[in-house]
Amino acid sequence: MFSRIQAGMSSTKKQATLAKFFSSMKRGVPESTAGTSPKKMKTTPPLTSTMGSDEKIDTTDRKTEHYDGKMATPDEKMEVETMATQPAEPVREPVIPKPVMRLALAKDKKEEGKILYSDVCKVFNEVENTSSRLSIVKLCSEFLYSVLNKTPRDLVPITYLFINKLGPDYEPGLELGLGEGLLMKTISESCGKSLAQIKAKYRELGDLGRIAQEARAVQPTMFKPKPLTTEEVFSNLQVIARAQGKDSQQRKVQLIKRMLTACQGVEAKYLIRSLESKLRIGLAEKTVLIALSQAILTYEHNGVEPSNDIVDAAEQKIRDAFCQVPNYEIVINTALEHGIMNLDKHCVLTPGIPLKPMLAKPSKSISEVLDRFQGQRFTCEYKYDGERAQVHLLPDGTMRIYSRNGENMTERYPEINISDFIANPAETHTLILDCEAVAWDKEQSKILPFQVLSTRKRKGVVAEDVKVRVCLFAFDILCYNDEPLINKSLAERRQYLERALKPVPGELQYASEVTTMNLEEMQSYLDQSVRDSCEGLMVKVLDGEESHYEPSKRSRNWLKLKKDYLQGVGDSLDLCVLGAYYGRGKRTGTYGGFLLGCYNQDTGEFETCCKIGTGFSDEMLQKLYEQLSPTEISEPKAFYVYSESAPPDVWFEPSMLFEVLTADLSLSPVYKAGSGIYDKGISLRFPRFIRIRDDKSVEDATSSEQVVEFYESQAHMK
Ligand SMILES: Nc1ncnc2c1ncn2[C@@H]1O[C@H](COP(=O)(O)OP(=O)(O)OP(=O)(O)O)[C@@H](O)[C@H]1O
Ligand SMILES: [Mg+2]
Ligand SMILES: [Mg+2]
Repeated sequence: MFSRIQAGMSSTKKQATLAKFFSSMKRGVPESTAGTSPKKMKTTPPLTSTMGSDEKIDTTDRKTEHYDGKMATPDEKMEVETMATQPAEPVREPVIPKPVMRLALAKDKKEEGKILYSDVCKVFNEVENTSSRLSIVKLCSEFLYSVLNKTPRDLVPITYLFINKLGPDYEPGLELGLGEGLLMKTISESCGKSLAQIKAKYRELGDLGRIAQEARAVQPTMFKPKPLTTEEVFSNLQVIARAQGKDSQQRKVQLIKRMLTACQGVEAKYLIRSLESKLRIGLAEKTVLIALSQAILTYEHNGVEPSNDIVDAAEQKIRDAFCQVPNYEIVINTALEHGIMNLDKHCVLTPGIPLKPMLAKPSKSISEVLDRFQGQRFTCEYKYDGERAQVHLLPDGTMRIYSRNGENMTERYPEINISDFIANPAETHTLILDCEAVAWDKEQSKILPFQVLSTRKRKGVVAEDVKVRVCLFAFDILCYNDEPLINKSLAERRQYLERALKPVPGELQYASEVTTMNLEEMQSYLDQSVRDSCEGLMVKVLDGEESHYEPSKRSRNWLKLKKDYLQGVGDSLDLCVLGAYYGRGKRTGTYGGFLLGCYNQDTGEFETCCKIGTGFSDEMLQKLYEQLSPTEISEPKAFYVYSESAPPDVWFEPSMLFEVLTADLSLSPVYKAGSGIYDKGISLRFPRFIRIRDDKSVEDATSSEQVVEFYESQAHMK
């Protein structure tokens, strides 16, 4: 799907009359056009210190070595621009600057230069009413470009508002997701409607945002409120997310009310939706990243849209940087300081910042693996069935363990101390390891199944109370003494790993592996892995560029070979629970079945793909009822794509993923997965529940693109 966007983009851009000029820029961008030459910049206060709140983001451990929070002020930008327009090259075609989108800047003298929240909401509204992905990218990039021209420091908070987050995923306590009960109460109190009226309206509309907007529209006001600035809204949202303690509810309500009374037009709608943690305007994070790269690039090129090649390269640079340093503040500020094309030199792996882990592609048989890796040396590692653990040793000697989606899990494993496994502590200051944490039976010295691991508490674990021991199986090293190793071969990384660590049986071991190209040997190693309580094998290229570590990528250079596949069952899928059906008979009193959906990464929507009722124990159904019933909502979310013909009895907020296995995928008129590609949707036949996936967030659900891939590879087999 992604490639479709790119293809479309190229054809439009090809018409750009200034293409010739840009291609000359590509060869040699004059120093002065970079727009953000570090020499020209004074230090402006970091993002959060200017926010009108006492809550600040602690940026200290999130900065890269090279990041110092510098950004050009509008004046400085002008200065650079003036320089840039002086002829730097003897002959070139005239530069026609792109018009900057008009922004209503706050009028108050003190507020000068600040971007109003209403401007951001205007863009949200346009995006919501636009279906073409290309037009959405354009809308967003033009807006972000205007922001850069007016108030560059607002780019970070605005980017976060666009993706409906308040900071990096690894930063705890920045989730919003306020309950609808609290929001209904707040809307009712601040907009002069009774709670009953709001509830009735909610049953009708299913969208608290619209309700707030409509209620505000008819509310008489004595005087025109002072307009909200973006900065103010963003920092208030952070305060709300972080509020804790006994009167925190009250403080949240107060702040929301204060903002609501200042809302005009569509502002209330988006404010409420942001508080609910879902903007539902069909703007996926991937789209925002593309728009961001285009905006920064155009800014660097003084307002002229650069050529396709440059746009594509910049997009790649920003994506790569973000995979290594998933923090918009650092990536954006580094791009502004050093230029987007230099991101790779300045945005590098940093202990303390979890990079996005490399993922594997499923493979159906040993012979398929052999075909794929023909002529290359590869290794077969045990595929342990536990939880991914990215282990960081920080310069101050402390450690962090991050989950598959970058969540800080250090608290979950208090008994693990990475220093115990360092071969040479005097020489080793920092490192990043890729491991699988597996439940371990200390008495019998053997691996325990995943189900045992999942009984461990997630938070507030005390080392002395730990009953389920964990062994770390290290299979990769990504950074050693601040040196990124991801662009070294796996064979070389293994040498680093062996030099850095001193394994202790049952606590930290290297992943078992064998290097062979012999089919029988692979088969017997696979059988052995299963006997040793593993899921199968991970087969990885050992040498050359193909063996580099590719953050976040589902790569063909890592193939997973699970025992399930060999029995004719495909890889499991991780699907979001969107709704449920009441249980009957034995299942009365709990849900008896669930409606599941995959995630469309382009549209940000969940598309239904099956109903599931198999594989649940009675205890599990009880547990699911307890966990899911508080998330019931009276209407499906606007970002659920489903068929009216088989609605569930109840709908849920998206909060949980089920890992499921299926015998078969087929086209269906009732389900919607991948319906953007096929006329009909794809659905899972005879799905079976395996487990709850709590190490993935709902946006990490199996993507529609993957479902299409699964369907097509299966059709290919038949
Ligand atoms: N030797 C190994 N090398 C790499 N990963 C391993 C290894 N052993 C176990 N793993 C685990 O296997 C996972 C990949 O396979 P798995 O099918 O379990 O993926 P997943 O977590 O379900 O994610 P997805 O299905 O989205 O790829 C890795 O994320 C890692 O947690
Ligand atoms: Mg796994
Ligand atoms: Mg999986």
